[in-house]
Amino acid sequence: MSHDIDTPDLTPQQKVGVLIDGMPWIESFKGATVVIKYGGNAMIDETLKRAFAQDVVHLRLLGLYPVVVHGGGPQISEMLNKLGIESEFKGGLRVTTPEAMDVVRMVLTGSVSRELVGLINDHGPLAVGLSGEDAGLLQAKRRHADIDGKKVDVGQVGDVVKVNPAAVEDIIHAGRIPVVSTVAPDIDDPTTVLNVNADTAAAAIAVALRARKLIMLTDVEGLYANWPDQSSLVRRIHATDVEKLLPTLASGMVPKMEACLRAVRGGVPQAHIIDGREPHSILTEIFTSRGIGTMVRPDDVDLWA
Ligand SMILES: Nc1ncnc2c1ncn2[C@@H]1O[C@H](COP(=O)(O)OP(=O)(O)O)[C@@H](O)[C@H]1O
Ligand SMILES: CC(=O)N[C@@H](CCC(=O)OP(=O)(O)O)C(=O)O
Repeated sequence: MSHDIDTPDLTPQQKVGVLIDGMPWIESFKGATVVIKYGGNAMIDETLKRAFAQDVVHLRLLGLYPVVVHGGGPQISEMLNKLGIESEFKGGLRVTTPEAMDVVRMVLTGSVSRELVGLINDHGPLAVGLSGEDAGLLQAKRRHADIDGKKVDVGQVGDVVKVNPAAVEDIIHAGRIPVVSTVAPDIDDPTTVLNVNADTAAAAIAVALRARKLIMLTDVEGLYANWPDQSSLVRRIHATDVEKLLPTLASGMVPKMEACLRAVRGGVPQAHIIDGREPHSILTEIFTSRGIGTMVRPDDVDLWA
C-alpha cells in the first residue's frame, strides 16, 4: 500500500522507535470493533478523504474491526440546492418533506456511501456498503424538534430505536469493512423511510455491536467548553459532566455529545470527538498514549487511567 506520511527527518532507528511505541496499543486493540462516524463537514477535502480511507484499511490490516458510519449533511444541502428544493434546519434537524427525503436517501446511500466504499476498495476488496434499510439494520421512530421547550414538526425525521446488527456482524466476520448510511425505516410504518442524524445512529450501532470505541470525525479539534474559545478544548470528560454542559452547547455539537452519552451509557468504554481535518487523526487517537481531541468516559472510570 502506498502511503503519504513523509518522515525524512527521522533516522531508521527513530522510525523503529515510533513503531515500538505503538505496539502496546496495537496489541491492546487487536480484535476490537471500532465504530467511526465520518461527518459530512470532514469530507470536503479529496486528499483527506483518501487519507481517511487509507487509515480505515490500516486499522483492518492491524487486526481491528472498523465500522464506518457516515453523514453527508453538506452534500445533501448541495443537492437540494441544485434541485431547487428548499432546505431548512430546525433545532439542528433538517426539515424533511417526502421530496427532500428522496434526495437524502439518494445522496447518502447512492453517492456518499458509494464514494467511501470506492476509496476504501482502492486498497483491496474490503468495503461493503449498506444502509439502515438493509437486513433490518435500523428502525427509527418519528421525532419532533425541541425549540424553546416547544415540539416542532420536522417531517420525515426519526431517532433510531432498534438496531439489528447481524448484517454488519456478517461483514465483520468475513474480514471486511461495513460502510453504513443512516437512512432508516419507520418502525410504525415500514413503507416510509426516515432521515436520521448520523451521530446518534453511529452511537446506537456502537452500542449494539459492543464496540470498544466510538470515534467521531468532524471539522473542529474536539469539544470546547466555551465555544469558540480555542483555549477551552476539553481533552477528557466524564459522562455526567457532558450532561451538565449539554444545555450550553451550540447546534452542531449537541447531537455529537448526545451520541457520546448514548454510547458510553450503553456500555461503550470510550467515545471520542476528533479533528477530521488533521491527516491520520484516527491513527493518532488509537495508537498513541496522549490521543487527540476529546474523550468521553463513564463516570466510574478514572479519566487519566
Ligand atoms: N462547544 C462546541 N465545541 C466545538 N464545536 C462546536 C461547539 N458548539 C458548536 N460547535 C459546532 O459544531 C460543528 C460540528 O458539527 P457538524 O457541523 O454537525 O459536523 P459534522 O458534519 O462533522 O457532523 C463545529 O464545526 C462547530 O461549528
Ligand atoms: C435529521 C437530519 O438532520 N439528518 C441529517 C443526516 C445527515 C447527517 O447527519 O450528516 P452529518 O453527520 O454530515 O451532519 C441531514 O439531513 O443533514
